[in-house]
Amino acid sequence: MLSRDIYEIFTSFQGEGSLVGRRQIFVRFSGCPLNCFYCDTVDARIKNHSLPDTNPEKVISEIKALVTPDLHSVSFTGGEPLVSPNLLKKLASSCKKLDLACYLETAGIDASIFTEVVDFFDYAAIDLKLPNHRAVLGINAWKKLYHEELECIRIANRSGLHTIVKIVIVDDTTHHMLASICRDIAEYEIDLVLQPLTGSRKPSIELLFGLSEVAGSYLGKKVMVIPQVHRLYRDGTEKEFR
Ligand SMILES: Nc1nc2[nH]cc(C(=O)O)c2c(=O)[nH]1
Ligand code: SF4
Ligand SMILES: [Mg+2]
Repeated sequence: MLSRDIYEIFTSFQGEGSLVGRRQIFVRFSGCPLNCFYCDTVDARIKNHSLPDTNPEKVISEIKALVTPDLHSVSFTGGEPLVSPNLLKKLASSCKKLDLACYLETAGIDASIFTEVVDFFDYAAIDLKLPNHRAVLGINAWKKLYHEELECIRIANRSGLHTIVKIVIVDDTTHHMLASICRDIAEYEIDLVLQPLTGSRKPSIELLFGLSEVAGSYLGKKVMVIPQVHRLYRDGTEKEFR
């Protein structure tokens, strides 16, 4: 079977969220239906840019070749892995058989697909998109996406996954918006990571203090503020293991 669902496979350290610094093998899927203005994987959003031949057996042998003694888990990332449910299931189940822990990085676009794959995973890092991310057009589309994301968080929790919820914080993120989301997720056992954007739309430290306190009033010590750190690992050099 010829599959064009994978953009790249490489080894690095987890660069986001509460498991930052853990050594991982990254399997980056291509394709994503969203359009966040800050997207840092624009090339992977387009299916045509995938690796030419990534049948599951070949992907698994590449994963095996990248296993190191410090390995924490295999991260299935994107793009959006949930747009390729069959390949995702096949790869994650093969990793489980090899005793490799599986970590899913997703925007939680589809809760029924998430349900199909959840049992193969140990960790789920679920992005909650805010209206100011412009992931989708219009408030109704955002509400629909938000509903799916919340369902994914609920299912991950119920299934016993270590669940990380990430929210990208921009310079115009409001206390009110964050509070209404934190109210909805307060009941779950999660790490809530507020991820400040870097660059021209970077939030001020004062805004971060305020937002962290708002989130803390619902989630207490589950709240952390961690920027993306994976850019710092490479110092501008290309990936060695494409
Ligand atoms: N979450 C996350 N962690 C990462 N660590 C290294 C990355 C990379 O693209 O090099 C990466 C990435 O793209 N995403
Ligand atoms: S969900 Fe991720 S891959 Fe998709 S547009 Fe947003 S940042 Fe980019
Ligand atoms: Mg990413």
